[in-house]
Amino acid sequence: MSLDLPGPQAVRKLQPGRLVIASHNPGKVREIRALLGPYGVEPVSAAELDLPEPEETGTTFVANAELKARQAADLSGLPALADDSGLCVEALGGDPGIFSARWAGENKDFAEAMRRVHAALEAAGPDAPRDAHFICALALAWPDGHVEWFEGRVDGTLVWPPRGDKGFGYDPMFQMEGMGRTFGEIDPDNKHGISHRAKAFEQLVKAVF
Ligand SMILES: O=P(O)(O)OP(=O)(O)OP(=O)(O)OC[C@H]1O[C@@H](n2cnc3c(O)ncnc32)[C@H](O)[C@@H]1O
Ligand SMILES: [Mg+2]
Repeated sequence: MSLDLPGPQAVRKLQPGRLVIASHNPGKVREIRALLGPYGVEPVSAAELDLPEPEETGTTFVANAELKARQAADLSGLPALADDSGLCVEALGGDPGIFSARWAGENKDFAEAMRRVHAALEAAGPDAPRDAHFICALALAWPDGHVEWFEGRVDGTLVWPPRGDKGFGYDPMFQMEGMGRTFGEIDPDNKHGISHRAKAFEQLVKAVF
């Protein structure tokens, strides 16, 4: 799948200081804090600032990341970093994709979301390939309206039943290419070196620090 970045970027440097992590997902916030650890920013999450969770009306990962970052920057007056990510299953035409969080329902029940993915794959037939990838789109928005985008992807296969209780979301059913363990079974430090989020952060870090 081609990356859906909106175009060339005019990049500026992020100064040490405060940065809003525009996410209400504690698993994601934990990973983003770890990835930003070495760079002297003082991240505060949207939940800590009591910012509302915007409706994700975009049709791409990048559009949704931008919408979340923009809202947090506007409301806080600080630079804001948002992450829109998801699991794309090839045999399901890319689903759940940008609807990955919504497949877990109002209760954010990812055991249920993983069952739904598995059931959809079963319905696609016994020979349906188990190939899938994770996408992570990052948007960094400044209070003055300027926005930058970065994206990362990791390819793998889906396993059933899910394995491991590390990570979050769909991690227990995703096994990265060339690995014998799921993202639910590997240590967070290990995931931070190889994941879709790690790859998007590699781009961000190169550009803004
Ligand atoms: O929008 P925010 O507030 O950041 O939190 P969210 O959970 O709604 O996040 P998304 O809209 O980006 O939805 C993406 C979903 O895809 C799943 N996902 C994203 N990255 C993942 C990862 O590294 N491992 C497992 N699942 C992931 C996760 O369950 C998310 O809820
Ligand atoms: Mg969301």
